[in-house]
Amino acid sequence: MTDTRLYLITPPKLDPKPFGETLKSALDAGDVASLQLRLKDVPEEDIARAVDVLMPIAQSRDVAFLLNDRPDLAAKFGCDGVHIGQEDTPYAEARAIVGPERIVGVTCHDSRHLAMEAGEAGADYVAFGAFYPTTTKEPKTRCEIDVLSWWAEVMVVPCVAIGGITVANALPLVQAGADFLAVSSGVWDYTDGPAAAVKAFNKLFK
Ligand SMILES: Cc1ncc(COP(=O)(O)OP(=O)(O)O)c(N)n1
Ligand SMILES: Cc1nc(C(=O)O)sc1CCOP(=O)(O)O
Ligand SMILES: [Mg+2]
Repeated sequence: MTDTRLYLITPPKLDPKPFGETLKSALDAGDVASLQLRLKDVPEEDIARAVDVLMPIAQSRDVAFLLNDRPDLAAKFGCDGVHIGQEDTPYAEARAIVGPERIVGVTCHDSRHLAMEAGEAGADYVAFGAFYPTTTKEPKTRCEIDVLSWWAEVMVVPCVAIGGITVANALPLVQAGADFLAVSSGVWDYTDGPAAAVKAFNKLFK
Protein backbone atom coordinates (compact mmCIF):
# COMPACT_ATOMS: atom_id res chain seq x y z
CA MET A 1 0.00 0.00 0.00
CA THR A 2 1.41 3.41 -0.93
CA ASP A 3 0.54 6.70 0.75
CA THR A 4 -0.35 8.38 -2.50
CA ARG A 5 -3.79 9.95 -2.71
CA LEU A 6 -5.80 11.62 -5.44
CA TYR A 7 -6.15 15.44 -5.63
CA LEU A 8 -8.76 16.39 -8.24
CA ILE A 9 -8.72 19.67 -10.13
CA THR A 10 -11.97 20.82 -11.70
CA PRO A 11 -12.13 21.03 -15.50
CA PRO A 12 -11.29 24.47 -16.95
CA LYS A 13 -14.93 25.20 -17.78
CA LEU A 14 -17.92 23.86 -15.87
CA ASP A 15 -21.62 24.40 -15.22
CA PRO A 16 -21.89 23.90 -11.46
CA LYS A 17 -25.18 22.01 -11.24
CA PRO A 18 -24.54 19.29 -13.86
CA PHE A 19 -20.86 19.10 -12.93
CA GLY A 20 -21.92 18.66 -9.31
CA GLU A 21 -23.65 15.40 -10.25
CA THR A 22 -20.52 14.21 -12.02
CA LEU A 23 -18.47 15.19 -8.99
CA LYS A 24 -20.74 13.22 -6.64
CA SER A 25 -20.29 10.05 -8.69
CA ALA A 26 -16.50 10.54 -8.83
CA LEU A 27 -16.14 11.18 -5.09
CA ASP A 28 -18.42 8.25 -4.22
CA ALA A 29 -16.29 5.89 -6.32
CA GLY A 30 -13.22 5.88 -4.10
CA ASP A 31 -10.77 7.80 -1.93
CA VAL A 32 -10.12 11.41 -2.95
CA ALA A 33 -8.09 13.64 -0.65
CA SER A 34 -8.97 17.03 -2.09
CA LEU A 35 -10.66 18.97 -4.84
CA GLN A 36 -9.35 22.24 -6.23
CA LEU A 37 -11.77 24.63 -7.89
CA ARG A 38 -9.76 26.11 -10.74
CA LEU A 39 -11.75 28.62 -12.82
CA LYS A 40 -9.52 31.04 -14.68
CA ASP A 41 -10.51 34.51 -15.95
CA VAL A 42 -14.10 34.39 -14.73
CA PRO A 43 -16.08 36.94 -12.69
CA GLU A 44 -16.05 36.49 -8.91
CA GLU A 45 -19.74 35.63 -8.94
CA ASP A 46 -19.04 32.59 -11.11
CA ILE A 47 -16.49 31.40 -8.56
CA ALA A 48 -18.95 32.05 -5.74
CA ARG A 49 -21.69 30.07 -7.46
CA ALA A 50 -19.36 27.15 -8.15
CA VAL A 51 -18.23 27.19 -4.50
CA ASP A 52 -21.86 27.25 -3.30
CA VAL A 53 -22.69 24.13 -5.33
CA LEU A 54 -19.44 22.13 -5.22
CA MET A 55 -17.95 22.83 -1.78
CA PRO A 56 -20.77 21.11 0.18
CA ILE A 57 -20.51 18.07 -2.14
CA ALA A 58 -16.79 17.77 -1.35
CA GLN A 59 -16.86 18.64 2.35
CA SER A 60 -19.80 16.33 3.08
CA ARG A 61 -17.55 13.52 1.81
CA ASP A 62 -14.51 14.65 3.86
CA VAL A 63 -12.79 15.87 0.68
CA ALA A 64 -10.84 19.07 1.33
CA PHE A 65 -12.05 21.91 -0.92
CA LEU A 66 -9.30 24.25 -2.14
CA LEU A 67 -9.59 27.32 -4.30
CA ASN A 68 -7.04 28.16 -6.96
CA ASP A 69 -5.24 31.54 -6.96
CA ARG A 70 -7.45 33.52 -4.57
CA PRO A 71 -6.62 33.40 -0.81
CA ASP A 72 -9.05 36.29 -0.22
CA LEU A 73 -11.97 34.34 -1.66
CA ALA A 74 -10.84 31.10 -0.01
CA ALA A 75 -11.11 32.86 3.36
CA LYS A 76 -14.35 34.66 2.44
CA PHE A 77 -16.08 31.45 1.28
CA GLY A 78 -14.76 29.22 4.05
CA CYS A 79 -12.75 26.95 1.76
CA ASP A 80 -10.33 24.49 3.32
CA GLY A 81 -7.42 26.11 1.57
CA VAL A 82 -5.87 27.79 -1.43
CA HIS A 83 -3.34 26.92 -4.10
CA ILE A 84 -0.99 29.67 -5.23
CA GLY A 85 1.49 29.78 -8.08
CA GLN A 86 4.67 31.78 -8.50
CA GLU A 87 2.74 34.61 -10.17
CA ASP A 88 -0.09 34.69 -7.61
CA THR A 89 -0.29 36.17 -4.12
CA PRO A 90 3.05 35.49 -2.37
CA TYR A 91 3.01 32.73 0.23
CA ALA A 92 3.43 34.99 3.31
CA GLU A 93 0.54 37.22 2.21
CA ALA A 94 -1.67 34.23 1.37
CA ARG A 95 -0.96 32.66 4.73
CA ALA A 96 -1.77 35.95 6.51
CA ILE A 97 -5.11 36.09 4.68
CA VAL A 98 -6.25 32.47 5.17
CA GLY A 99 -4.72 31.95 8.61
CA PRO A 100 -2.86 28.99 10.14
CA GLU A 101 -5.71 26.48 9.98
CA ARG A 102 -6.27 26.49 6.22
CA ILE A 103 -4.17 24.66 3.64
CA VAL A 104 -1.78 26.70 1.50
CA GLY A 105 -0.20 24.84 -1.40
CA VAL A 106 2.48 26.31 -3.63
CA THR A 107 3.46 25.64 -7.26
CA CYS A 108 7.20 24.95 -7.41
CA HIS A 109 7.48 23.84 -11.06
CA ASP A 110 10.71 21.80 -11.44
CA SER A 111 12.62 23.76 -8.81
CA ARG A 112 14.13 22.20 -5.70
CA HIS A 113 14.96 25.74 -4.58
CA LEU A 114 11.40 27.06 -4.89
CA ALA A 115 10.12 23.98 -3.06
CA MET A 116 12.61 24.36 -0.20
CA GLU A 117 11.70 28.04 0.10
CA ALA A 118 7.98 27.25 0.19
CA GLY A 119 8.45 24.38 2.62
CA GLU A 120 10.58 26.45 4.98
CA ALA A 121 8.06 29.30 4.82
CA GLY A 122 5.32 26.95 6.01
CA ALA A 123 3.52 25.72 2.89
CA ASP A 124 1.32 22.68 3.56
CA TYR A 125 2.43 21.10 0.28
CA VAL A 126 4.67 21.82 -2.68
CA ALA A 127 3.58 20.98 -6.22
CA PHE A 128 6.01 19.81 -8.92
CA GLY A 129 5.17 19.66 -12.61
CA ALA A 130 4.39 19.25 -15.35
CA PHE A 131 5.40 15.58 -15.57
CA TYR A 132 3.64 14.81 -18.83
CA PRO A 133 2.21 16.80 -21.76
CA THR A 134 -1.09 18.45 -20.99
CA THR A 135 -3.66 20.47 -22.88
CA THR A 136 -5.36 21.74 -19.72
CA LYS A 137 -2.89 24.58 -19.41
CA GLU A 138 0.41 25.70 -20.96
CA PRO A 139 2.81 24.55 -18.23
CA LYS A 140 5.84 26.78 -17.63
CA THR A 141 8.16 23.82 -17.04
CA ARG A 142 8.51 20.09 -17.37
CA CYS A 143 9.67 18.31 -14.22
CA GLU A 144 11.78 15.17 -14.10
CA ILE A 145 10.72 12.38 -11.76
CA ASP A 146 14.05 12.50 -9.91
CA VAL A 147 13.04 15.88 -8.42
CA LEU A 148 9.99 14.18 -6.93
CA SER A 149 11.89 11.19 -5.56
CA TRP A 150 14.58 13.48 -4.13
CA TRP A 151 11.95 15.55 -2.31
CA ALA A 152 10.11 12.46 -1.05
CA GLU A 153 13.37 11.03 0.30
CA VAL A 154 14.75 14.10 2.07
CA MET A 155 11.79 16.33 2.97
CA VAL A 156 8.72 15.90 5.18
CA VAL A 157 6.48 18.52 3.55
CA PRO A 158 3.98 16.67 1.33
CA CYS A 159 4.58 16.82 -2.40
CA VAL A 160 2.04 16.96 -5.21
CA ALA A 161 2.74 15.85 -8.78
CA ILE A 162 0.78 17.53 -11.56
CA GLY A 163 0.58 17.75 -15.30
CA GLY A 164 -0.88 15.34 -17.83
CA ILE A 165 -1.26 12.56 -15.27
CA THR A 166 -3.41 9.60 -16.33
CA VAL A 167 -4.12 6.11 -15.01
CA ALA A 168 -1.74 4.85 -17.69
CA ASN A 169 1.28 7.01 -16.76
CA ALA A 170 0.80 7.55 -13.00
CA LEU A 171 2.69 4.56 -11.58
CA PRO A 172 6.24 6.01 -11.84
CA LEU A 173 5.05 9.05 -9.89
CA VAL A 174 3.52 6.84 -7.20
CA GLN A 175 6.72 4.78 -7.04
CA ALA A 176 8.79 7.98 -6.80
CA GLY A 177 6.88 8.86 -3.63
CA ALA A 178 4.36 11.51 -4.64
CA ASP A 179 2.03 12.14 -1.71
CA PHE A 180 -0.70 13.37 -4.05
CA LEU A 181 -1.41 13.16 -7.76
CA ALA A 182 -3.20 16.30 -8.98
CA VAL A 183 -5.35 15.30 -11.91
CA SER A 184 -7.85 17.06 -14.12
CA SER A 185 -8.45 15.64 -17.61
CA GLY A 186 -7.12 12.22 -16.56
CA VAL A 187 -10.30 11.89 -14.47
CA TRP A 188 -12.93 14.09 -16.15
CA ASP A 189 -12.07 12.85 -19.66
CA TYR A 190 -11.38 9.21 -18.73
CA THR A 191 -12.83 6.84 -21.34
CA ASP A 192 -15.02 4.93 -18.89
CA GLY A 193 -16.03 8.04 -16.95
CA PRO A 194 -14.74 9.90 -13.86
CA ALA A 195 -15.97 7.31 -11.35
CA ALA A 196 -14.06 4.56 -13.17
CA ALA A 197 -10.99 6.81 -13.21
CA VAL A 198 -11.13 7.33 -9.43
CA LYS A 199 -11.42 3.57 -8.95
CA ALA A 200 -8.52 2.90 -11.33
CA PHE A 201 -6.24 5.48 -9.67
CA ASN A 202 -6.99 4.04 -6.23
CA LYS A 203 -6.15 0.57 -7.51
CA LEU A 204 -2.70 1.93 -8.48
CA PHE A 205 -2.17 3.21 -4.91
CA LYS A 206 -2.72 -0.18 -3.29
C1 LIG B 1 -1.93 21.29 -7.26
C2 LIG B 1 -1.60 22.36 -8.25
N1 LIG B 1 -0.32 22.47 -8.73
C3 LIG B 1 -0.04 23.44 -9.64
C4 LIG B 1 -1.02 24.31 -10.05
C5 LIG B 1 -0.68 25.43 -11.02
O1 LIG B 1 -0.78 26.66 -10.35
P1 LIG B 1 -0.28 27.99 -11.12
O2 LIG B 1 1.13 27.82 -11.52
O3 LIG B 1 -0.63 29.16 -10.27
O4 LIG B 1 -1.16 28.01 -12.45
P2 LIG B 1 -2.77 28.14 -12.52
O5 LIG B 1 -3.34 26.79 -12.11
O6 LIG B 1 -3.19 29.22 -11.59
O7 LIG B 1 -3.04 28.45 -13.97
C6 LIG B 1 -2.30 24.18 -9.53
N2 LIG B 1 -3.30 25.02 -9.92
N3 LIG B 1 -2.59 23.21 -8.64
C1 LIG C 1 -3.13 23.31 -13.46
C2 LIG C 1 -1.82 22.75 -13.94
N1 LIG C 1 -0.62 23.18 -13.47
C3 LIG C 1 0.41 22.55 -14.01
C4 LIG C 1 1.81 22.82 -13.66
O1 LIG C 1 2.70 22.25 -14.35
O2 LIG C 1 2.01 23.59 -12.71
S1 LIG C 1 -0.08 21.40 -15.19
C5 LIG C 1 -1.71 21.76 -14.90
C6 LIG C 1 -2.83 21.08 -15.64
C7 LIG C 1 -3.36 19.91 -14.85
O3 LIG C 1 -4.42 19.33 -15.60
P1 LIG C 1 -4.27 17.89 -16.31
O4 LIG C 1 -4.30 16.87 -15.19
O5 LIG C 1 -5.49 17.81 -17.20
O6 LIG C 1 -2.99 17.88 -17.07
MG1 LIG D 1 -2.30 30.22 -10.10
